Amino acid sequence: MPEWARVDERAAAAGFGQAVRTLPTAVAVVLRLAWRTSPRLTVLAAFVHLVSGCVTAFGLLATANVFTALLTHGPTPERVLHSLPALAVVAGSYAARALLDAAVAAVEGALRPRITTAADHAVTASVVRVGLLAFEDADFRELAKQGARQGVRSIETSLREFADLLSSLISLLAAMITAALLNPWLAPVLLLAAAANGWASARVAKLNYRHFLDTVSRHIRKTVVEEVATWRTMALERHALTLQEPLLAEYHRISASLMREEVRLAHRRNLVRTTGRTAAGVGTAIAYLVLGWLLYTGGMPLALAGTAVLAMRTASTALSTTTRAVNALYEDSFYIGFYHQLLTESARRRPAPSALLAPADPAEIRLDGVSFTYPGQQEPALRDISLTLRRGEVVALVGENGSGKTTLGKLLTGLYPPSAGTVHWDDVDLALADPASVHENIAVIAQEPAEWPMTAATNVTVGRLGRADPDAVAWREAVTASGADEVIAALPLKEHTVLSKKFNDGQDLSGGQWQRMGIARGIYRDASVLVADEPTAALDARAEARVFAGLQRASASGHGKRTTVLVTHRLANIRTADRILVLDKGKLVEQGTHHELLAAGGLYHELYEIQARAYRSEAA
Ligand SMILES: Nc1ncnc2c1ncn2[C@@H]1O[C@H](COP(=O)(O)OP(=O)(O)OP(=O)(O)O)[C@@H](O)[C@H]1O
Repeated sequence: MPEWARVDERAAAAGFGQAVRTLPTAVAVVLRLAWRTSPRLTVLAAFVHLVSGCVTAFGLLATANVFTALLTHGPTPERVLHSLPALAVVAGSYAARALLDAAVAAVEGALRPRITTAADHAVTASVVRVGLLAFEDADFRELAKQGARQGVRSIETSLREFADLLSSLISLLAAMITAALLNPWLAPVLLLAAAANGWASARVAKLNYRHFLDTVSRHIRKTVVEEVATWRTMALERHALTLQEPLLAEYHRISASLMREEVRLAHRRNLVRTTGRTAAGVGTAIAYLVLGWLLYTGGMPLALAGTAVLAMRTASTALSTTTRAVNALYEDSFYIGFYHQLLTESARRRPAPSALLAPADPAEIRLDGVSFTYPGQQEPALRDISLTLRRGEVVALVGENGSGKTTLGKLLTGLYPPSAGTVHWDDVDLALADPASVHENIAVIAQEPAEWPMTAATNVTVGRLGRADPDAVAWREAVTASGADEVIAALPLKEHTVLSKKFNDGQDLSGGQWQRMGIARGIYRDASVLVADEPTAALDARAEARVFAGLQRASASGHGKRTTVLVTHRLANIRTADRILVLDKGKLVEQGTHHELLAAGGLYHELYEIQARAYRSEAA
């Protein structure tokens, strides 16, 4: 069960008492965030809320004077005239309350966006800065999703809920004080009448959680079906497999079942509210009975009855807002907990900066007894690898699917830290070096390169932003060696074409064309260590030959310094590599030149023969 579902399970199971008990923690979190963002606005918000509550209490008490004036003996016009000063005070207090409400809205309007922006920024910055390995951990990815999206949203809603809670508590207090001043018996009676409404809102909140839990998996399924039924990426297979109608039928089926649940929920909510209202009616009747008894026995003058009724109504509204806010804050507190957990976890996973810098162009990359296991996996992806790569060498990594080639590429470039063993660039252990100093000097060409939604030109130059290239010599070299020049030449606005369908006049590329852009980016980066991971898998034969020649040439020139690692399954391309490393189930099982490995008659020989035989039989 995902973490968010566990939250709602807990929220649905918890009682109101539990929600009240966790309230101080939830409130403390909101206050701390507000205080850290702007102490001045926080104090101001609290002050305006307090004053507004006092004005409410004052207004309620002032109505007593109006009723007293109206209900004294004498002719009616005289009584009305007599009540005018008190009426003016009541009107004044209402006006003041309206102004204070506007002030509350203004202060909160200034504070809330500041807090949510600060929270959003903190969480985004924390996730952006974690090490690459964190993204391989499913738990962290889930936490990042919940903590970032739901966490920040919950901070925003909890601010509203907290403000509502504060106002309703102050109103409730004002009503209680007013009632207690009128007659000490009246205060508990007031609570009794309001409690039923409070119960109903708490109960409706729980019904909503339960409904959400019961339908969440159907909602997810509905979204997934909607995506596969409408997404462009699925369009080809959708049409080719004639899946449109079956998908639509499934979509209707889920929608109909969700609609039935909605109707059932609406009935249940209605039932609870009606029960709440009935109970509130009984409570109110009791309150009126008590009021009548107080008037009858002379415990309270008739003139104060109107104020008592007003206080009762104020208390009832305030209590139901309080209950709803307490419940909402309780649920929010879980997500805000994720938010904090995400900040802590991201900080833990952030590579520590170090004063030790890696050499910019290492003469030697050395792995000693390196093993690596992915987070959450039992089996290591690499086992006890020891090898040395030298500057200027072109080294090929070969092996069957899942043998560990990509993983090895990430370890020798310092993108992943080894689980055991060490990776040295010259005499610097990468585990102790400043990560930025290592990454500054690597270029990685991925098999499925990122499709940057930018212009074609930027898709190349983003490889090394700010690189000085006065006569575009580096640019030309990169696009020519990769074959990206042909892709760009065919674009409507050439290198100025935006490569994303999300923009007007944007253009998408084919898999092979994107791959050429990725290679150009890698070459343009001009780093001293280049890892190309199956860079030509989607390229046509002519482009592939050109790229491999280009990469090897760039390495040899490589301004004399580059170490190039090529991962490939097409063994014909790497016959001229300086050295070939053969991996098998995470182990380095062979290494040597093409001719040495063929002569050795091991795994490389076997793999090469399988491919060569296919061509020979074609030729025959
Ligand atoms: N993100 C990941 N999480 C867990 N295990 C992974 C992850 N990536 C790779 N592995 C596992 O690690 C092992 C090595 O994978 P790797 O991608 O390095 O192999 P490869 O030789 O590059 O494979 P291919 O030729 O298919 O690209 C495999 O068993 C794979 O299942």
